[in-house]
Amino acid sequence: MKILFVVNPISGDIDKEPFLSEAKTYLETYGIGYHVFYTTGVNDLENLKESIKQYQPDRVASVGGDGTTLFTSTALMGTDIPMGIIPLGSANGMAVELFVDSDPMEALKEILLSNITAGLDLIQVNDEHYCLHIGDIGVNAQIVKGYSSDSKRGMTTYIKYFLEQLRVTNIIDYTIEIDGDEYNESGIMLAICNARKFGTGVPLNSISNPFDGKFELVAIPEMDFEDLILVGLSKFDESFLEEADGNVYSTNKAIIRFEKPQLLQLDGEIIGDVTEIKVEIIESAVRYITTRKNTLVGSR
Ligand SMILES: Nc1ncnc2c1ncn2[C@@H]1O[C@H](COP(=O)(O)OP(=O)(O)OP(=O)(O)O)[C@@H](O)[C@H]1O
Repeated sequence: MKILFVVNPISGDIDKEPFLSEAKTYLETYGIGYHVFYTTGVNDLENLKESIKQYQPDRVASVGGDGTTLFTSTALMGTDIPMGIIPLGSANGMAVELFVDSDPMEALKEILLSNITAGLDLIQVNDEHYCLHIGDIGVNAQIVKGYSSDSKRGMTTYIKYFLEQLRVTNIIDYTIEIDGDEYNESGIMLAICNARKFGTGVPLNSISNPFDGKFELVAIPEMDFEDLILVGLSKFDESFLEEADGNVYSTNKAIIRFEKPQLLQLDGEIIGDVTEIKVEIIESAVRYITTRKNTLVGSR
């Protein structure tokens, strides 16, 4: 067996070397081959595809957060090589959704031991962008934009941009086209979900499943100041959005048209302003290594 680690050295501001050192000792004990690919931020996709071709791993471990998992997934699309996640990012939203062990060495053991794989869906936007976990338009995308352009990290910086948004909250008007039917929506945010919760634990809906060949559009209506404080500070439970009374659309393809250009973010990456987006699911885009602990698999 040969395993390829795809390591993002900057994700989560976490030093990956202690984990990699322990992992190497472990793999050597069992005579398992390994190779480490480090992302640099430049030409990573091309270089990783080449490494995969050269090294021909039996399994791939994505070491980082959601951004790293999405990156590894796009490099593996079109191959049959299974991938698992070692959660070493800041919030690890997708790993939490997929019941990955939070201890990196335990997560590695699961990747090595498990014989269970499932087809993980990816969301494709406008034929060129990918999203594994959650994307959105509106208030959260604006917060992500402010936060990611600031040199400072952490909750204080997040709150700064959150409070800024409270003052300027815009109402977005848009239509959603699904199977030729059009739905008019208006609100503070539209979320595109392959999973139920943001990495912070904030739930957006209760039905998204990244193994079901569908995605959900969650139209978040206008909320009052108190609701927004709760949303921003992630301090509410699953019942909150049901009370907020937003519409949830489940589909494999949709076109969304906005009255005015709106900022789009996908898995924490700012894509830019859009007036129309085509959203499609790529069913079973990646072969994902999982365990029986993952109740999302086999539940459809
Ligand atoms: N070594 C590096 N130096 C600088 N930028 C990098 C490096 N490796 C990857 N990147 C860039 O980092 C981004 C991915 O980081 P991102 O924050 O999305 O990762 P993540 O795994 O989700 O971590 P986090 O949980 O901290 O957000 C990509 O834009 C990528 O090009």
